[in-house]
Amino acid sequence: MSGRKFFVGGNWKMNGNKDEIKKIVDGLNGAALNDNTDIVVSPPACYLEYTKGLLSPKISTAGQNCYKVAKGAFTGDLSPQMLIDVGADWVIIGHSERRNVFGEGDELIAEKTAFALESGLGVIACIGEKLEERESGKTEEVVFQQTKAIAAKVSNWDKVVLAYEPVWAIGTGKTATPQQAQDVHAQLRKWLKENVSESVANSLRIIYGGSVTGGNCKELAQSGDIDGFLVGGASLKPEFVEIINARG
Ligand SMILES: O=C(CO)COP(=O)(O)O
Repeated sequence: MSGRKFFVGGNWKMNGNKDEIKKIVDGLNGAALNDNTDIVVSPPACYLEYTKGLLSPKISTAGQNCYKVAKGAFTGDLSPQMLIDVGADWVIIGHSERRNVFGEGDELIAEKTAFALESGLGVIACIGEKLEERESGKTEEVVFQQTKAIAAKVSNWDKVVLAYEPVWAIGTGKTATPQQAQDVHAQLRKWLKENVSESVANSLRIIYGGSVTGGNCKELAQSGDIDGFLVGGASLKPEFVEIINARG
């Protein structure tokens, strides 16, 4: 065993309303959840406080994004301080939808990661290659570059979880095979050892995201370098409980 605590995040993306959230949370609160897993759900920001109020204290909440300063004239955005104020412990930064739909680049993602950490949030920092990058043999180059940008701005990794989410696997039903995910996670750990430190390489949780389901989670969870999951679609469904408990 790696000694790293299993971590499962549910990224609800832009889904849900109060009725639906109440049903999801009732299901989670009533389920037998593995104590050896850190569990985080990430509702849309406008429902964070509502969700937090319903959830069992065993489950933390995360924002899906935040900006790199505490306050100011940034219409439509929100700060880590605001997320903390409504009960969030974590924030997802650099999700591929932020990168690809909203045009966020490595530099901004690194700045936002550093500021969220300084502000007291844990950060689920997302990286991952596109299909054409994988097919042209550039997977490692891309994920190393994305991690390097973050590493340049982050000095304390204690509250970071790195989420490897290959873009071609997100919402497509095409999961990376356990071997494909394990290979990238192991390469990332090697990169961290050479470029950050051996202790960060050994202790940092690297989780996998991309079409994780109740059906495929157990096999993925057996790989030595997969320390949990970031789950989209299936986190809105009862099978999320199986994913939380995937390590057994
Ligand atoms: O983007 C994801 C989690 O952040 C993964 O989404 P899916 O699980 O729906 O593929």
